Amino acid sequence: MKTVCCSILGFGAIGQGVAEVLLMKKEYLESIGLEVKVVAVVDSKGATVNPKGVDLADCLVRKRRDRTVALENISGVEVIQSVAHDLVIETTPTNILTGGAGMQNMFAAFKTGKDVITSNKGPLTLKYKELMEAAKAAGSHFRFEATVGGSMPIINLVNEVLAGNKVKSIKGILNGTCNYILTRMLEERASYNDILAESMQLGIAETNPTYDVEGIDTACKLVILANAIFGLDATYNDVEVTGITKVTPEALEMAYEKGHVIKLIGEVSRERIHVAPRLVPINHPLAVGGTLNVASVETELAGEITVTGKGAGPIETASAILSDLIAIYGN
Ligand SMILES: NC(=O)C1=CN([C@@H]2O[C@H](COP(=O)(O)OP(=O)(O)OC[C@H]3O[C@@H](n4cnc5c(N)ncnc54)[C@H](O)[C@@H]3O)[C@@H](O)[C@H]2O)C=CC1
Ligand SMILES: N[C@@H](CC=O)C(=O)O
Ligand code: NA
Repeated sequence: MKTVCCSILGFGAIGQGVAEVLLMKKEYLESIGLEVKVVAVVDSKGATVNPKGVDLADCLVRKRRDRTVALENISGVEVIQSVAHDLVIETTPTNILTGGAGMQNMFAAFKTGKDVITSNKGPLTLKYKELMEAAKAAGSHFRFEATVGGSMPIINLVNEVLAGNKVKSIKGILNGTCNYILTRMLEERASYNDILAESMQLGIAETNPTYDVEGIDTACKLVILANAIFGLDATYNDVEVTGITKVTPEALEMAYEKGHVIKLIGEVSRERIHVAPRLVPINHPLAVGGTLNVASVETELAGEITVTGKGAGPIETASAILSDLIAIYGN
């Protein structure tokens, strides 16, 4: 049995989803020869640390009851530097101005030779190249399937399953919250503000939900695809960004009467990276609803390949993190 010691940095919707999935998948992981031992769980107020393994079920109970897991006043970087472990699971909030705690955590992890799996888009949007170089110099694994499309496979799908294909463009819906809002505004005439509040409760919206509705989150995901799949050196400033805040119920209804839905569509190619609300025919493969994401990948050898799946949500996103973990340590 191989033991993988890891920390979970950020214990909100996704960090808790990871804890739940590790508990749910304990026996399965053992059946493939992996014991995953979480030695630290960190949130904004501090951490629970135990080199012998923290009690994840207890962390979940305390987080929900006390709103924190903090038993000691120690930060993510301090945990990385002082607690022996192999893997950092980084799920702190996305911040596209500074990269936030995630930026420091990831560089500190590579500096100490640890592997990183993350759902955090900020650092990858701002310093993709530097992070890759730091991971390479440290000989560390760095995987981030959860950053784009949540559970929907896209980065690993293209780079691993479709290896050898040249990708011409990727186009689709990459934000579950906007898709949820647009779907429910049309189907139930629910109010924009109510659905946004519900999205926050469901754990699908960003910590700062303006990132969702202003198109910023989609733009970050396009930058990650541009870098990870197209090999560009793109940053946020390379994206033309329009969100959904000006889409009215009347516009949605008028479009529907003419056989269309309005969707927040992101598109990346070597020539252009952009996101904006667009009209999509009702029966088109990109016309998926609810929290679904969808991506049509135009490839050189295989033509168009379209994938869809839940783009947000704690357990769904943790599914992508689990697959990255197994990709690193399985076999
Ligand atoms: N919610 C979703 O469906 C998805 C979220 N993501 C990304 O995953 C990350 C986490 O998202 P959520 O869990 O939804 O956010 P959240 O707001 O629910 O949780 C963030 C957590 O990070 C903690 N935190 C804040 N500052 C910290 C610091 N300096 N050190 C340690 N912990 C700190 C908070 O206490 C909280 O526990 C974000 O980067 C987000 O963009 C990616 C895919 C899907
Ligand atoms: N807030 C994001 C979460 C996943 O990245 C979304 O709604 O898609
Ligand atoms: Na994904």
